[in-house]
Amino acid sequence: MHKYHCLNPIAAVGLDLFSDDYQKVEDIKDAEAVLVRSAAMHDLELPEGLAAVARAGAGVNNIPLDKCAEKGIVVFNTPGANANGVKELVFAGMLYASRDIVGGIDWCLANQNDENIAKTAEKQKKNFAGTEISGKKLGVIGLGAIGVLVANAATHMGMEVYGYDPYISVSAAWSLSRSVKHISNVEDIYRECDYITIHVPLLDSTRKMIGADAIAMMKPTAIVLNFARDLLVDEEAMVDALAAGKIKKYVSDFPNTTTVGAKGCIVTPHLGASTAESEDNCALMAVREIRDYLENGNIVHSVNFPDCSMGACMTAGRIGILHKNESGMLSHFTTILGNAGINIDGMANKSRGDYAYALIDVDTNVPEDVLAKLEQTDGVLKVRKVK
Ligand SMILES: NC(=O)C1=CN([C@@H]2O[C@H](COP(=O)(O)OP(=O)(O)OC[C@H]3O[C@@H](n4cnc5c(N)ncnc54)[C@H](O)[C@@H]3O)[C@@H](O)[C@H]2O)C=CC1
Ligand SMILES: O=C(O)C(=O)COP(=O)(O)O
Repeated sequence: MHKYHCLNPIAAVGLDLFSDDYQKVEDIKDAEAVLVRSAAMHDLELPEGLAAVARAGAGVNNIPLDKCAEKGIVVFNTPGANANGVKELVFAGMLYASRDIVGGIDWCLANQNDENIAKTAEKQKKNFAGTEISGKKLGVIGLGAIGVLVANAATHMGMEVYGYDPYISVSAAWSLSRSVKHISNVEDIYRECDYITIHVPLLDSTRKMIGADAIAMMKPTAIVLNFARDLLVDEEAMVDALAAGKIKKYVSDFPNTTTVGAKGCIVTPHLGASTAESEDNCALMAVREIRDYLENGNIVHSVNFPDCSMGACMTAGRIGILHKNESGMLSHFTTILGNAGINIDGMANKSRGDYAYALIDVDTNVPEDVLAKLEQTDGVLKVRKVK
């Protein structure tokens, strides 16, 4: 019986994919797999039996990836599964920032008891007027699952779209509209765009990527949208620039004490992926990833180990070895198995940065003492007997 724990509520359509061989447990200590959305895992004690964490979503800054890797815990995310949900909210943000829609709604509510509200509104509406997005320049920083959808949709809204992503994947590049202008210096976006939207992961290299210098380059009419993570932007500098009228609006999906209530800030409560469709897509993908790993040893969409897949096991046994990406590891494994008289029928070994994974199909059951020898090999993080 495989046991899983949910650190956040996960859509039922996904959990329903678990077969009768799976049991949901209330205590993470008992879990072999964890499903999570935005719950912070950095300070959590990770149980010895934990084999996999699946983030039902994109951002993994809430998960200690290296600590997990060192303990042989494979972390997955669900690339693209909530991208459309975020894209749609980005357009809502652009439109909310273009006219004072929030101020207009507030005005209506404040005047709800005015019998003449219809007439008064006609006089007041000029206070909430703004501009259109059609014909404006949009800069998209980060052209992954979300950035590509935003950029492509913006071209259909009549926007002139600038795209910046020095690490763009081949598949994202194929998906990107030909109308999107390729920008190789992000400063061109800061200087020229009317709307700037950021869609990069939060990493050490991207923290405060939009800093005071970048903000100083922007037009006084610029609208910045942040549906990625608040720490990507120097929000103190942003709030100062807004107060001084140096830029027009900052739209963020990440409420905090710096931005909520500050002049020019429109903040939503992390709603980007909060749609039925995104939640279902993420849950389905996360559960499939966990099942494929626990049942077949396959790694697909991991963020701390390499992807490595050999389909379903058709031989007598299969083992998965999570190990450091160091020289000589494979010869240790083959020697240990060979000395035990175990023939290798098939094998895949993939690496990613400091970590690697070997998936080995064998023609006989692998006994406990052989598994122990593999586990004791220097550089081995975890050995899993899949079959
Ligand atoms: N508001 C919300 O509810 C949601 C927020 N997010 C956030 O959005 C981020 C992006 O999500 P996806 O598009 O699905 O991820 P993704 O991994 O598909 O795309 C990220 C893109 O950023 C690019 N990138 C990395 N460093 C860069 C840099 N320095 N400059 C320019 N580009 C850079 C990568 O090459 C990649 O193409 C997530 O990491 C997460 O933090 C994601 C989903 C929901
Ligand atoms: O997928 C992401 O990166 C998100 O930010 C969505 O977070 P959530 O699953 O809504 O807590």
